[in-house]
Amino acid sequence: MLASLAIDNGANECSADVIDDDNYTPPRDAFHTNPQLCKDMIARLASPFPLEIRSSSICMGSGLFAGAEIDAGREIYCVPLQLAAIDADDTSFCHWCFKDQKAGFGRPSEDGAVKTCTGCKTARFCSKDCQKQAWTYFHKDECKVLRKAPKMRTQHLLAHRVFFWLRRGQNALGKVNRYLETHFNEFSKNGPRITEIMDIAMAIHDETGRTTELSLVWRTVPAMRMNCVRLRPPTKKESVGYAFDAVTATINHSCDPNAFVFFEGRKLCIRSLKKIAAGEEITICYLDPTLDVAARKALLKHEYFFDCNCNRCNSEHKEKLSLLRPSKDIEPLHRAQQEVHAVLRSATRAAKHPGIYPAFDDLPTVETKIRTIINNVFPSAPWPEHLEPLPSARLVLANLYLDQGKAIPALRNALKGKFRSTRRGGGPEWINEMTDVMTVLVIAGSLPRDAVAYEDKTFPSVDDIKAVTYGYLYEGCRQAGKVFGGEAAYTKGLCSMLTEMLRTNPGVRVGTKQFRHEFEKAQGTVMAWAGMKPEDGMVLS
Ligand SMILES: C[S@@+](CC[C@H](N)C(=O)[O-])C[C@H]1O[C@@H](n2cnc3c(N)ncnc32)[C@H](O)[C@@H]1O
Repeated sequence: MLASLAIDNGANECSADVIDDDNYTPPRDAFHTNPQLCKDMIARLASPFPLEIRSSSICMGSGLFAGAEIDAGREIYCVPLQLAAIDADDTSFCHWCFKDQKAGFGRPSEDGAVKTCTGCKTARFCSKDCQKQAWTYFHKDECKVLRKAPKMRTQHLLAHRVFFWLRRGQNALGKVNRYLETHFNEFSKNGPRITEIMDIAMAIHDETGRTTELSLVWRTVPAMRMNCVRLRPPTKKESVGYAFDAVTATINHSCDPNAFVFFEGRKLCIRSLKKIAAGEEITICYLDPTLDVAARKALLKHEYFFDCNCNRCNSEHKEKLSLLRPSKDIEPLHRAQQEVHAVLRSATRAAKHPGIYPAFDDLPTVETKIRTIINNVFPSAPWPEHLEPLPSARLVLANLYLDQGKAIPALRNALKGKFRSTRRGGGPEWINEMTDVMTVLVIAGSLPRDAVAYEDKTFPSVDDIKAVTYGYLYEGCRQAGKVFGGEAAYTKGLCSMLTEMLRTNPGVRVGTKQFRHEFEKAQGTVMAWAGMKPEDGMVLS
């Protein structure tokens, strides 16, 4: 088993190969300066498409290119998740099999809850078997590390793992380490940040018995920060950990990417989001693409040391300026966006971790607070409905209301959050947000006839809510099949929900002209109740 866990990129190489090479401090050589290494890396992928690592068309270093046209919705490659870890603050994923133990929409619960390691009280496993496997391959070493620093950044934990494995004679990074971007010089310009890197490097050096050159550890810590990808399950917009894979580390960022990364069990998959032309560079989004342009730019600069100049950033920035006219001052808008996020963070933390974080305002007060913050930015007109963070705030509020069993404000917020954003079209985030809306719809549709909601004569009928739920689920299944692939557990989960709903309601014929007509009518009623126009809703494909 250890052999299959060992990273393929020169897994059995002698560690001395790495240590003897003293070229571990910046500047590095980019990958494409070593064409043979690039060919070897690509050859291990078994991708159905010809791929190439070349000089990037976006930035100074290397990038990954399609050698032939790739249609939208195709698997570009899948690799075993070897160097990967779940974040300390995630509570539902097993740290060995990477399966989600919590049930959700289209996602049945796995057997049993995750149990926390009694040693470090951080790592979690869904079974004794998973715990044993993890203990053998990494947790025996990492348990001690996590006991001292349970909140350690996941990428730093992975840097520890690289050197624990190296001590055992396994070179997890193979020949690629010296070619990885580190931004060491940029870190060096910032006292606290370089001190953090050095402290981690010193700790790794000590923990691993000082068996490796310290300079190698120094460069590997920021290399893990720059080159690990976010581990995103199909079910969530947020990532739950980080993973390193050598080829994936060559993919550059775009806020409007043509590909995306997700994981399923111990597999990392890259799929196309749109048609990629032969010779075009493959891009992924390094962060949550639903973030506002200012938040994306700030995060990319802070975490990856570059100024994003993509078309999407430029057009969204221009749009903001035009909304603010005649004022040219964008700062109050950015401040308001940050304040709204801060309010939502406090409300969410207080709701999810009662007793740990201080109690926060009730939800109508939170809504009022948000409205007050944003009204100050556009005093003579309402804050544009599609402008972040309003749509995202509404989706967060919908989930918080739902947790309190308040389906009516949850439904209003969910519909406005989902359909007033500019994030139209199918994509992984579109599907996740749609499942949030469907969760609320299912609960609203099962309210008893004497529920308070029905005192409101404009509240949609159960039949309308059901027709809209079927339509959204039908579209969600189609989009999930395109985006994640028909074989993904999430797609299968959504489709079996639809099948089950249709089995219990045999009169419904989704996909027919008649159903389309019923859906449009019902959606119009639901939209009108929520204070939206019929054209705000979804069009069945
Ligand atoms: C994971 S590496 C990607 C591969 C890298 N270009 C290389 O040569 O190894 C991430 C780094 O690539 C660069 N990068 C990625 N996307 C970029 C973009 N859209 N604009 C500018 N630089 C980018 C940044 O230096 C970033 O820290």
